[in-house]
Amino acid sequence: MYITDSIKYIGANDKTIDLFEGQYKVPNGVSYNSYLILDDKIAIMDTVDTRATDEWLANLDRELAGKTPDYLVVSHMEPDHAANIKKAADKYPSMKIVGNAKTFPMMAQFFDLDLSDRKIVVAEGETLSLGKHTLQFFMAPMVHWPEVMVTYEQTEKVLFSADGFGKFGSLDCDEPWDDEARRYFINIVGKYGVQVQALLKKAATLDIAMICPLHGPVLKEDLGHYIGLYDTWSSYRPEEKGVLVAYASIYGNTRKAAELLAEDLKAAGEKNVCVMDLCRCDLAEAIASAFRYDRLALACATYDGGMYLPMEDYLHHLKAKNFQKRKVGLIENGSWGPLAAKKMREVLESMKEITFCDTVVTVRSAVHSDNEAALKALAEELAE
Ligand SMILES: Cc1cc2nc3c(=O)[nH]c(=O)nc-3n(C[C@H](O)[C@H](O)[C@H](O)COP(=O)(O)O)c2cc1C
Repeated sequence: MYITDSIKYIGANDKTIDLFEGQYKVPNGVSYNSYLILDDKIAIMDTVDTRATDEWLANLDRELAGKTPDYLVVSHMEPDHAANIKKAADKYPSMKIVGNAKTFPMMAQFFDLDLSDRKIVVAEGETLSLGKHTLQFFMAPMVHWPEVMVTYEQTEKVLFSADGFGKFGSLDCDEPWDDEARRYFINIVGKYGVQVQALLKKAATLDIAMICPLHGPVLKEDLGHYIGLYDTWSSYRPEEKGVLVAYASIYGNTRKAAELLAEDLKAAGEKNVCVMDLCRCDLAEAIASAFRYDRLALACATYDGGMYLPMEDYLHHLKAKNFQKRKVGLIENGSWGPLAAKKMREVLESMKEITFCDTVVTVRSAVHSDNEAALKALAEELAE
């Protein structure tokens, strides 16, 4: 992948990984990006996961063409990027390791590595000259690890954005950026909106021509689109008007109610209606979709005096990701003591700025005509 004449891509695609971070399905794999800046001094920008060590070392050798790197810049210590620090440090004993005050204590937890005379500890705004290129460092604590920093290269105006602006999917898969970047951001960084907002404020002071993230494609054009999405996601504003109808159903009756609501919403003029089965869909996708739209309808069977567990799990995840600022409609089902709406509401009320539709639909076992009328009323309340 060509980046610029002096910035080389030395990362790798991983198409055989089953779950990223041990939990996210990545049907099109993932890339571990790493870069090499060639100048009077040579800097490696992060390493890669152990799953890609051999390919990374081969790429590094090829681009170095016999030269020795002077610096390894560590954006953060997460193993999918930091796993090969020791290997690289051992291979190039003269190479200095660049991190911040929080990087090195964590590095010592991961590796037995004596860096006493090889550490360069950088702080907010400090620079490191490579020759024609100058690296400037900006701290991004808790986006999404405490020691995260991003690096701005002043001459070519390139932002090495760490995990920011990352996306699932290997680099050779042809898929739109927004969906898989949203699923990545909301699930992995979503909790840290305040910290991302702080980083965006710093980025706004820089003249950025290109963004080099640690996963997914290098962004060279239309940067306003990507930065705009990050601003939306990190401030918990909905990305678009629409209703996500998410249901958890044991035998299908709650599903029927959810599907009727979706039809009613469309009949009421709602153009953007997305229906998801929480027992079967990708949970990370369902979480990202709740953030995407401005309204959410939840339909759930009652189970052992509470919510059917896939819904409880879903709401637990939404809360963990700081879900907020949405309008919500509720449908419950139960055969002897329906309680799911009350339980869903209890969890949702612990989130910020959630408003509820007045209509709550209670199905008793199967959908009847009175439910149909209530579903229409709920659709009228939700539709815009
Ligand atoms: C293991 C189990 C536990 C249940 N617990 C309750 C309950 O506590 N209260 C209740 O009203 N219904 C309970 N139900 C009944 C279901 O909520 C009810 O049959 C509902 O209609 C199922 O909707 P579904 O067709 O969408 O799965 C339970 C069902 C199962 C299978």
